[in-house]
Amino acid sequence: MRASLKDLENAVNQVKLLKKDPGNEVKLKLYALYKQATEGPCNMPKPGVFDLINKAKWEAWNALGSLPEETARQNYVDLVSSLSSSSESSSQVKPGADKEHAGYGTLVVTSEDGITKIMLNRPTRKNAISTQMYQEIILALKAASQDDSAITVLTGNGDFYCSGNDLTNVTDTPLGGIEEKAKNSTNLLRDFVASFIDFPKPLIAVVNGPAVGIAVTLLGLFDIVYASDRATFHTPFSHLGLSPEGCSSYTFPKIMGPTKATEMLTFGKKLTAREACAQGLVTEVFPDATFQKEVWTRLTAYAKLPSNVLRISKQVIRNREKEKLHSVNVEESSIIQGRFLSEESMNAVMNFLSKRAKL
Ligand SMILES: CCCCC/C=C/C(=O)SCCNC(=O)CCNC(=O)[C@H](O)C(C)(C)COP(=O)(O)OP(=O)(O)OC[C@H]1O[C@@H](n2cnc3c(N)ncnc32)[C@H](O)[C@@H]1OP(=O)(O)O
Repeated sequence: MRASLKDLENAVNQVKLLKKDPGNEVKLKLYALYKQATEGPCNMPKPGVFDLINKAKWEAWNALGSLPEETARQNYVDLVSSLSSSSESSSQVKPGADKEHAGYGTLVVTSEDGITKIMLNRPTRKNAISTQMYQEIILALKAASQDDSAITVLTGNGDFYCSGNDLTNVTDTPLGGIEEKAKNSTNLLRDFVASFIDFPKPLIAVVNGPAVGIAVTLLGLFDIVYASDRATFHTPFSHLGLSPEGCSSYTFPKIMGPTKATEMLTFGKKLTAREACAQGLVTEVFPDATFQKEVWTRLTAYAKLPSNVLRISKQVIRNREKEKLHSVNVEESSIIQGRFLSEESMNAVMNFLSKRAKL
């Protein structure tokens, strides 16, 4: 039986519930099939050469030629059904599922033995931070700041700690256009970083693998950073036409001195875990084979210390910097808003999206 309009509508709703991001190529295919199924052959003028996202969409739709609407509808429904079954059968690790806090789509949040663990959980995207993940981390930190755990840990699921800002975040441009998108992203970035600045108890990064961009800059706001010897630390802002964020323009020069900070933040020098440790960004490096065991044994012992005094000590160490950090965050966010709109930045993102560039 051919797919009906109702089947198409159901499939569209199913896409929103996929547990796994299907990737840009599949998303383009879904877009093209949907347009073909609902509007017939491509009827839009070809977008200009710099309008890369709309051009990619136009090309995907146009490539379907005169494919009949019913066939496009059926292909869309079949594609969604294959995505749904592979997403359901995906067996990503969900440690501590029994102590898991419900309601997060991009994180696994657990509380056990005085530790709240926030685990970035988009391993197939190298834990890139999507808009949803930014929002969920803000919420998870807020909840952790009020729960009865002594310490809070941020870590990644899979082979990466985090590949930084999800570069596809730019693709869902609102009606107000790219300027509004830049403003929304900057506001989100500012609120996200503020939630780290204000976090009231010891915050520990368990860096299980490579870290990129904002996942690195934020480390200057953590109280302890433990890294596997497989981890690397890379802030390729200039390659992306972007400027430093996460308060790194202030914390990195303080931590490692201005010239080392410049090598990282301006010239994009990638550090090994041992180099990052030598420069003070990482507290201690562990062999990857024993990383999880050694780190969790140590953290479990730390979390047994009286929780009130842990909070107070953190605040004594950090509070006099808070006001400064907030003003740096506001300034960095305002500068990056302009960078988002620059041709340098747009080209870099488009090169990545069209698979021409990788770090
Ligand atoms: C709110 C605004 C904040 C703005 C400030 C910006 C802050 C930043 O964080 S800037 C840094 C942004 N990050 C990057 O530029 C990293 C881009 N990714 C890469 O260069 C590579 O993917 C890699 C080096 C991180 C990993 O390479 P590899 O081990 O070869 O793995 P794949 O490239 O095959 O990755 C698997 C899959 O995941 C997708 N992906 C990885 N990182 C990102 C990302 N940051 N954004 C979007 N998508 C990402 C990658 O495209 C692959 O997808 P498929 O090809 O569809 O499988």
